[in-house]
Amino acid sequence: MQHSPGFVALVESIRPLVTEVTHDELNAIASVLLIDVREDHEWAQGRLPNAVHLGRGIIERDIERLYPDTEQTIVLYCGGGHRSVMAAHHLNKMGYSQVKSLVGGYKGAVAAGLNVVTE
Ligand SMILES: O=S(=O)([O-])[S-]
Repeated sequence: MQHSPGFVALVESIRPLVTEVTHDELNAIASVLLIDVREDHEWAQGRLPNAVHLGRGIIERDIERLYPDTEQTIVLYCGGGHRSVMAAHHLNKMGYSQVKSLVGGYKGAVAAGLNVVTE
């Protein structure tokens, strides 16, 4: 999907404030909470192994109740690495100090031939 210029500009203005990790870096993290922030229908079509689903629409509302450890390493991913930057920035502002965004997101994993779960 081609993103609109205003959305891309917004994401790019926030990206420098967020730590990003590659798929290789993600795999090297010993203990990580991997959160898929995409929409329900995207999650249903396929996801990364060991991910949990907490969509962009509810993640700020529900994260403290579900995952209260603000020191836990958390990696967020979306479809292509834009929405997860936004969500990571918000979680940082909520006190989650070890939140990262996955470069390339789910589409990047598929393009790289990495394992995904589709059932
Ligand atoms: O396309 S996106 O998931 O990076 S917003």
